[in-house]
Amino acid sequence: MGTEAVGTLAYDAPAAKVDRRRLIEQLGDAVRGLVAATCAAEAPPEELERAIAGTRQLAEGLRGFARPLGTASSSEDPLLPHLYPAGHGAGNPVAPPVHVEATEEGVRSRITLGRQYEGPRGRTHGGISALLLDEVLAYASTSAGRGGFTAYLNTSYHQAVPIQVPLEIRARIDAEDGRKTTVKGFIALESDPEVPLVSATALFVIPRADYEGNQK
Ligand SMILES: CCCCC/C=C\C/C=C\C/C=C\C/C=C\CCCC(=O)SCCNC(=O)CCNC(=O)[C@H](O)C(C)(C)COP(=O)(O)OP(=O)(O)OC[C@H]1O[C@@H](n2cnc3c(N)ncnc32)[C@H](O)[C@@H]1OP(=O)(O)O
Repeated sequence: MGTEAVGTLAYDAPAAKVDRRRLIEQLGDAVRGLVAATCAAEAPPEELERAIAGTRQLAEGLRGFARPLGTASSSEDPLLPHLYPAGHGAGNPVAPPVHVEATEEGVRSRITLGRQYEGPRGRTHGGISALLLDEVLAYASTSAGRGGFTAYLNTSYHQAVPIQVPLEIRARIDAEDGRKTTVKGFIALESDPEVPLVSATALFVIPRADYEGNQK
């Protein structure tokens, strides 16, 4: 049996699944690195052509093993984070590498964004900031035993969020009302954690038991 930590939760998952998850995370990390390098590369044409051919070949190899859309990955475990969601999946190279920890007031995530998340030069794309906030605010709701789907996410952009600079994202529950949870949070520089660069308020709604999205 192998042990994998999820927040404060330590859980003995079957060793084969832990090993497989580790490989999936390593592949996600490797491809994330490729994506970041791709967005920064001022490479000569022959190097770009080599990268195109090699990448296409790798993609072709993996495509042969694709699971049908809507089916569970064999890496899934009810007590461990899914590896492929676009917001935080460690195995999803498009997902920013979000790791969340519990704090006294709520949750916190420390992250440094790579070149692939750049919008205006040197600044994080606003949609990526919104994705990070959606994710970390959702964790605050989930770790308080509430969860729910994002019904709205209101973001205010106060200052630029820099690329390749350590950031801190914090979130806390603001209000609970039946199936509704209001969560507040913000992105700041790790070196200046009290000054919000982007702040957000989100409403998470736990769907009714007969919600059609639950039938899938
Ligand atoms: C501690 C260890 C834990 C270990 C955990 C392990 C792993 C952790 C895994 C995951 C971590 C967690 C988080 C990260 C994951 C994901 C984050 C991203 C989340 C998303 O990315 S999620 C996708 C985008 N999201 C949608 O895809 C939603 C589409 N939508 C709907 O699915 C429905 O729309 C729904 C369900 C929202 C509501 O549907 P419904 O049928 O329940 O609605 P209903 O009318 O009954 O409203 C009920 C009450 O909400 C109020 N209300 C509703 N909507 C409102 C709005 N927009 N503004 C203001 N108020 C609103 C009403 O006014 C009423 O309020 P009242 O009761 O007071 O009248």
